Amino acid sequence: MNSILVEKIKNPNVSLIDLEQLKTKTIYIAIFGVGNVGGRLIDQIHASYREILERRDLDLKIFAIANSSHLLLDKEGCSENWRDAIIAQKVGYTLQDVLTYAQENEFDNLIAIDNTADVEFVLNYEPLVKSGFSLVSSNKIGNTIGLDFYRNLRKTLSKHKKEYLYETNVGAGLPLVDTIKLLHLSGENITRIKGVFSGSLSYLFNRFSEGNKLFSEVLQDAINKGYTEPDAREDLCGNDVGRKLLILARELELHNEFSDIQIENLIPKQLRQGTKEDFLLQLKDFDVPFHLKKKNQKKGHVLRYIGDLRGDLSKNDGAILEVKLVSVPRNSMLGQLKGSDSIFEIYSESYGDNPIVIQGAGAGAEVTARGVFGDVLRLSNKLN
Ligand SMILES: NC(=O)C1=CN([C@@H]2O[C@H](COP(=O)(O)OP(=O)(O)OC[C@H]3O[C@@H](n4cnc5c(N)ncnc54)[C@H](O)[C@@H]3O)[C@@H](O)[C@H]2O)C=CC1
Ligand SMILES: N[C@@H](CC=O)C(=O)O
Repeated sequence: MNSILVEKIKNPNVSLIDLEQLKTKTIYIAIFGVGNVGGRLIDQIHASYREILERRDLDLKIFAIANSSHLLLDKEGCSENWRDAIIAQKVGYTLQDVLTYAQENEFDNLIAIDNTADVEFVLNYEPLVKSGFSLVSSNKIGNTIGLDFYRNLRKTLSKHKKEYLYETNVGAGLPLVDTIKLLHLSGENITRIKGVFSGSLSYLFNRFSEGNKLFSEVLQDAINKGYTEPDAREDLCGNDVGRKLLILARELELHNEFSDIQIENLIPKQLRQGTKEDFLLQLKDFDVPFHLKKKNQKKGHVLRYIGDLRGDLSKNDGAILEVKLVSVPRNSMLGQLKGSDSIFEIYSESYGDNPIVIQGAGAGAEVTARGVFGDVLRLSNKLN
């Protein structure tokens, strides 16, 4: 028998309409950062809203949308014209405006999503959790600043019975973090994780290795496609791959800090300082050094930028974390990559010399937003 009818029999005085509403769980969502990923996420939630409401009884209300300067609030859920609505708001807001709005409207089932790349924004995580929010983040900073922050946040989450999901931190929409977490929790001894961790640098080296395009042309293309970080130097200097390595290391309960990672920086020295805008005007400086790197390889080899986590991973401080450019045979596992695919080879005791391999699009707004959406749904299912 239909669950609404069962309820009606139990509570004959309650109307069917009220019962239908009782069955529906409303999730109140605040989204911070509405660039490539955040913007696409809002569009995806709007596109699936009806279906999720009807098939899952989940009412996903985006009550707050914020970029670095504007905040849009709507207790009924921001509508599809949010892009116009947000720029019509006055400039300047604080996190407290969002917290107060949620409190005054007595929202529960709260989720805050960090789709910024902001170092400062992660300082809002603790106050958000203390105010009743669970967290979803595509931003990797919260998991890669000091171990103290990492541990304290988890203590606060546990104390307030909240969760923090960040599947898109490594491999965008690919199921990487969850897989590593589950393998580790279930006692599988992971011995090495190696691969092409960056979607943008995968695209860059796959295209550059095969065609006759200049490095700067392919780089510009990767930036235009939204594969890179807001400042592409974060990818090119190796920080982004380094962060992904560290996130995986910490999932394995290793006690590493960012400073432990050996990173090969790909940016010519003269381009490392200065503004992002200046940098974008000087991309041609990459062309000669990378032409030489390409030319000086063995025949049939291609360039790949890899992350490698290895060592004695059974010891908290036994890991070697390395990010570097390598030249590999075109027909090898790493050499065969196409498009913006990332590849992760996970070696473990039970799987021996044949690693578990996870491969697929490792960057891009569409797949990343889909991964964030997945985290939101996972959390929604757990909320009351
Ligand atoms: N683009 C991709 O393929 C992937 C991106 N990510 C992560 O997703 C995040 C977002 O990336 P994109 O959307 O490409 O960047 P983006 O630059 O297009 O968007 C960032 C947005 O954050 C906003 N913002 C900056 N500081 C803010 C603050 N303090 N409060 C509120 N909003 C603020 C900016 O106004 C902008 O709207 C980054 O952390 C990135 O590492 C993760 C996986 C893949
Ligand atoms: N810039 C990143 C985006 C996803 O994290 C990458 O290139 O992989």
